[in-house]
Amino acid sequence: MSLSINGLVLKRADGVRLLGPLSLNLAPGDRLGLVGESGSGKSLLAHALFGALPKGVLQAEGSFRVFGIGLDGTRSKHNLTWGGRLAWVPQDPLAALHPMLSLREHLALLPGLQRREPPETALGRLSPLLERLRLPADRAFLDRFPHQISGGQRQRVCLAMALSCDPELLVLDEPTTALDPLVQRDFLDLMLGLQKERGLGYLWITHDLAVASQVCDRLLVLYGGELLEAGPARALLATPRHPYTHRLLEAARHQPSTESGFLPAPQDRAEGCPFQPRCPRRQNACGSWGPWRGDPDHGLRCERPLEGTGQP
Ligand SMILES: Nc1ncnc2c1ncn2[C@@H]1O[C@H](COP(=O)(O)OP(=O)(O)OP(=O)(O)O)[C@@H](O)[C@H]1O
Repeated sequence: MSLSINGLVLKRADGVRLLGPLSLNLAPGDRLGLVGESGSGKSLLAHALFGALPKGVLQAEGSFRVFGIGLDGTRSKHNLTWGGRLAWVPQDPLAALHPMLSLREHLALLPGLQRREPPETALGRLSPLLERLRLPADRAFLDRFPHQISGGQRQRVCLAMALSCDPELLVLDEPTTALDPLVQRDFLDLMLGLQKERGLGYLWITHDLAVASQVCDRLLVLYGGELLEAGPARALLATPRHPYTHRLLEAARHQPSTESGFLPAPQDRAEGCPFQPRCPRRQNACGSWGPWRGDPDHGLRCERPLEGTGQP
């Protein structure tokens, strides 16, 4: 397995659970989407995988392995994994790029750390990739700073950095959020092309089921830190069984909904299914919530699932 997460639980320092228990497996070349609205714990998962949890959040239970190596948070042991075989495309390129470093310095950073490659050698090697990403590889462009290029270019610089050491697995955290629809389409096509060419696996984190369905074969639906449904992308889109997946699908299709609730703060979440306060099919049993039904890769956790038609 490229990535294997086993019962991972993330909590706040005061003991409030933010994510999990979450288990998932990614084989080489897998295209897995993790979908859920803001606050469901998606970014925290990405941070945990890179040993970069924010202050006040800790890994309370569980473990994960990347290419068979158990990552336990001691950075030195994993230097060759982070940024090397496993790379990260962050949510906010402007925040991820350093304002005082030129594009040249950004692009040469990981090759220098991972391969001890001199900057000019690295930039020469990366030149076809930059071309593929439609980023100019000339001196004038590479001497620019992040605020001197467009949002779409910044996103592609982050992608070029992530790909700079030929990773086998990418974690993409909402990579298209800051892009307008045309540039977004462009980015999705680019990623699909690169994925095919390089046999890349990825974990694509997004709140947008429409995006996930275009770039992923398999989807996990997360809400309030809990996994609600998992399945092949096509099956989930054709017949969502959890009412929350159905709601996400309506949103992706811009269909009107009578449901207008929001995700409560972690300390205010109900016992049982976190979606129940908003769920049109809610019943008493949702408060105790039975176990996961079905296969880990194709199943759900719901007391009153939709019956295959996708209609509540
Ligand atoms: N440093 C922190 N201390 C305490 N709680 C935090 C911290 N960082 C995040 N959280 C909480 O953890 C939960 C999950 O946050 P996370 O950023 O992973 O959500 P998300 O699904 O990625 O949302 P978004 O799409 O908006 O980034 C939220 O309730 C958030 O308030």
